[in-house]
Amino acid sequence: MKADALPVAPQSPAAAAAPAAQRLSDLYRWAAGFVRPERAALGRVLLLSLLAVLAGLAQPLLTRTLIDDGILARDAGTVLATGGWMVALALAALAIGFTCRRIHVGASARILHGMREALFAHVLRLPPDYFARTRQGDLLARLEGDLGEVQRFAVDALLSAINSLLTLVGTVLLLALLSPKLALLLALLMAVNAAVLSWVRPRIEALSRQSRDAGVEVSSFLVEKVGAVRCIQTHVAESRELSRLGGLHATVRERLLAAQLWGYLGGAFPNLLLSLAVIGIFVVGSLSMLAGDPLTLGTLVAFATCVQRASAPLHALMGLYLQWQRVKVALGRVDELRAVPPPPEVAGDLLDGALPAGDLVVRDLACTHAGAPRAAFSGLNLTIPAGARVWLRGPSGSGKSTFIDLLQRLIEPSAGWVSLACIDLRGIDRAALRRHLVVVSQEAVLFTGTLADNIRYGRPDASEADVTAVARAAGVDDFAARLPDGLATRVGPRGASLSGGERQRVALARALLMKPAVLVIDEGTSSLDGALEARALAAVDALLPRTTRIVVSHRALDPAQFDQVIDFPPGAPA
Ligand SMILES: Nc1ncnc2c1ncn2[C@@H]1O[C@H](COP(=O)(O)OP(=O)(O)OP(=O)(O)O)[C@@H](O)[C@H]1O
Repeated sequence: MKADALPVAPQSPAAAAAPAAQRLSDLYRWAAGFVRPERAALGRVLLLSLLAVLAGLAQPLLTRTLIDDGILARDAGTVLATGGWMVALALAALAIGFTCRRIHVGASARILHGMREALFAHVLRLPPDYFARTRQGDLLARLEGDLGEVQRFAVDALLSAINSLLTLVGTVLLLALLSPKLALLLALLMAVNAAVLSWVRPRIEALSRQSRDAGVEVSSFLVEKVGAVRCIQTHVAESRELSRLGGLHATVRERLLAAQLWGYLGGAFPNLLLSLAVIGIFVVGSLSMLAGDPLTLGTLVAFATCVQRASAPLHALMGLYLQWQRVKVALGRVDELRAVPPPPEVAGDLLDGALPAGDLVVRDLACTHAGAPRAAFSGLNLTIPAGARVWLRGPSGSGKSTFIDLLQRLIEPSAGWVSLACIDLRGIDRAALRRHLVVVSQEAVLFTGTLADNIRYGRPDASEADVTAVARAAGVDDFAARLPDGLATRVGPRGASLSGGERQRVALARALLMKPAVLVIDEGTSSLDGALEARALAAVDALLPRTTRIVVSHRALDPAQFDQVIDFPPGAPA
């Protein structure tokens, strides 16, 4: 019914229009809204991290005491006491780390889940046009990987940055205290390190972005093809699809390998420098000691320990820069999704309750799909009296489904208006409208669950008796009786265990349960045989005699069954 999927969505006009810096700061504010409620938990994590840093910093000092005042002074008491303190501190650090992790994981997951729920709520409001031009795999990647990346940076990385900074500042102070001369030597090596990394990093960033894009291509491919296995089999396209996947994988491997190798070099160089620094410290320190410097062996060992301890936070801080580059890509992708505008909200006159019965009037209606070169239709005028039985027919692509999407306000017209019982549809709350104007489409969408669950999808509170009545009217009981658990039988994902006609009958029963003021059957009984279809339509009349019924069908139905036959768009030959 819909146009084939167009190429991947470019950035939405709204997203493209706003200056990048402004959009980024909006996005921060949005993300901060989810972090704020977790302030107390994050504060506790920070405090515990500080304690862990202090416990860590005390270790080199205790090492110095152990060597200088214990081992070299041959004082067993000091050795035992210092060793005891070192063990106690290590245990304390373990307990602190455990508590910290417990608080952190909870807060971090709540933030991610909050962001994803908000984004999913946004996706649920988007018009069909958006889904017609967006690949499902791409959308999933934004909701999964990209959002995860943003959350990890917003929470985990920032906490690790604070932690690393505290450790680093503490260690540097300690190093300067232990030996200013050795600290200077270390600073020189660090400067070399920074220069090399600033050359390597941009290459790693570009490669990781390309590697992420290649990964998204693979997931988009899999989502599309896994949903179309049957079509692939019947077109004997297995080997073609496999070789396409092979091609995509080859690109992923190539980019991943390049990103990993450069990443390895970026990580290995600081390690090499660290080893050189430790060797340098011992060599320079020992030479100084031999030349009469009052440097003690304990101080030298403590200094080397400090340097080794400083390497982890230093790595973490450098990694943070790399992560920031990846996050910028992810932020952009999340932002593009957030910037897709949902249809404008109009405060409805009718928030709920029954819609009064009345005529459906269409005046000068026109609609152009987003990105489409021409209008699906224009200048549409119709009047369908309340309770009328109407057959809407017309050539393929003439805009019948577009018209029905407009009736449900899934999309908005570019000109004209539609009214129901003298109320402009734009004045009716969307949820209320969709409870009273129900559509059964050709493609019956079923979810994992029982047949009864699927029938109840629009009215979860419906009674057993109501469900049974609509199941009978729509002909569901015909096949449900043959199933082991009747209406309590579970259907597989998307109702795949049922035939097309069976799925359509479940969808019809679901619509009947809504007791709508207007029922549109858009090729919704096309998979039923003629006798079953006629029986189902007669049952609809019997069950909902006052409901306006619009049947959209290409079939040669009997016009005598209808009060009105509309050739769509009005004026075109029947
Ligand atoms: N999301 C979309 N984006 C752009 N163009 C679209 C979109 N959906 C439909 N169209 C175009 O709008 C026109 C009307 O399509 P529509 O699906 O409403 O026709 P239809 O009468 O229901 O066709 P059929 O009888 O084949 O189901 C077609 O030219 C179609 O290509």
